Amino acid sequence: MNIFVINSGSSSIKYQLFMDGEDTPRCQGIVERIGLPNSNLTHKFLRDGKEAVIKIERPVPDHTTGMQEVGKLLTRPDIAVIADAAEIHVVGHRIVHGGETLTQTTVITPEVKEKIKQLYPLAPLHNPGHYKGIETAEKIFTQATQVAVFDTAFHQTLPAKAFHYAIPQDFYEDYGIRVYGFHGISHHYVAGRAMEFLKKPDAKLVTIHLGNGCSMAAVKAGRALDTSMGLTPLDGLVMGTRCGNIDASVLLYLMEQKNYSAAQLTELLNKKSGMLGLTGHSDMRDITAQLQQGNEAAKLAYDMYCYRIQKFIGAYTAVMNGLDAIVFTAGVGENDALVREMACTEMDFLGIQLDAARNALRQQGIRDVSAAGAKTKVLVVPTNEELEIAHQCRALLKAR
Ligand SMILES: Nc1ncnc2c1ncn2[C@@H]1O[C@H](COP(=O)(O)OP(=O)(O)O)[C@@H](O)[C@H]1O
Ligand SMILES: CC(=O)OP(=O)(O)O
Ligand SMILES: [Mg+2]
Repeated sequence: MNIFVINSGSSSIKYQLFMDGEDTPRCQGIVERIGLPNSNLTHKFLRDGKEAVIKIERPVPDHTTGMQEVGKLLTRPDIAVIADAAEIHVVGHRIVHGGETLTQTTVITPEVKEKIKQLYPLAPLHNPGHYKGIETAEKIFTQATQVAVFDTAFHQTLPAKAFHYAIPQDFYEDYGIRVYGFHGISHHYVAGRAMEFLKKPDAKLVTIHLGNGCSMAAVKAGRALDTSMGLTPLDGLVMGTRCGNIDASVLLYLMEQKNYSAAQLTELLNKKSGMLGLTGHSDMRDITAQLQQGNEAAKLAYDMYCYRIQKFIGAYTAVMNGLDAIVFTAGVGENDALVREMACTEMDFLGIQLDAARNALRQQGIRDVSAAGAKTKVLVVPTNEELEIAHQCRALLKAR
């Protein structure tokens, strides 16, 4: 079974092609900085048994353009890994919001597509891109089975006390207003790798996914007990363009006193806030450059970003009544040593202590960056949402 996996995030599209039950992709790539200056596409593939890389730098204003570029590359005759799109049997799509009804990996039918569309208001930066990704993939891979794997699925184990909001229950029953949680594919994958690494199947973990969107989860013995995003991927941590935790009164104030509409608030909190609102930049690499020049706004933004992570580590340790390891992952979590350092500063009361040299080292693969003898491990675990999606596609289609 040859599986092509598409993972569209809010700022990127990642993809991998897995042939015949293999876990090493035959080709993979990323379209980065979608909608920003210097957007680019990096495509890696095997040529004569060796890894070759193609880098294309051109404006990618939106996810549809990005998907079209990926489609062209896949079947480009000079580098094609497959001779014909018909060689792809399955296309696995990461879908951020599955709502109350799409809670498990599923074959995409017209009804599933309709539900993904109905959830646009609850994942405005993601579900529209996913829908376009499905439509584009249906046109390119006409014979393939399209499968949806949901970010929300892993968080279905949250207990009622964690997933309800303290508002009248009618709002849950009538409108499905509850905590769903996101990045579940990634939290699931990295928690699994961390448990293997620690050789501890009952480990108490705090998984920290820091990409353009950021979220944390309390994961005990492989099950999610709590998570920082809520009804939508807006709540919790400070993110690239999203505010995270905010007093709901801020919205009411802006509506009542400043005449803000729902559309203006959606735009403000999802697209103009977070690191972008604080510094003028959403990509952490740009903010790091500002920080190195002594920029005060960048310093405050870094402080706020890391302080919020620390608060959730404390909260989730309480939720689990203990902590074996914290796990950093995704674009920022895997690459930004300063974020890890700041998030672990003065956390020794929880047994968290970094080894500065190990933390600064750039390395591929899973690694332990905690100080020798520290009670709590600090792990960097590269996420691989695409492989997790491929595994889930295989499990679903084998079972049919
Ligand atoms: N080498 C790096 N150093 C610091 N930050 C990085 C690095 N590489 C990527 N990032 C950051 O990771 C973020 C994107 O992460 P990613 O997980 O790809 O996001 P998403 O899937 O949400 O689109 C960006 O803010 C980017 O700046
Ligand atoms: C859910 C979410 O925010 O995803 P991403 O970080 O990929 O944008
Ligand atoms: Mg992502």
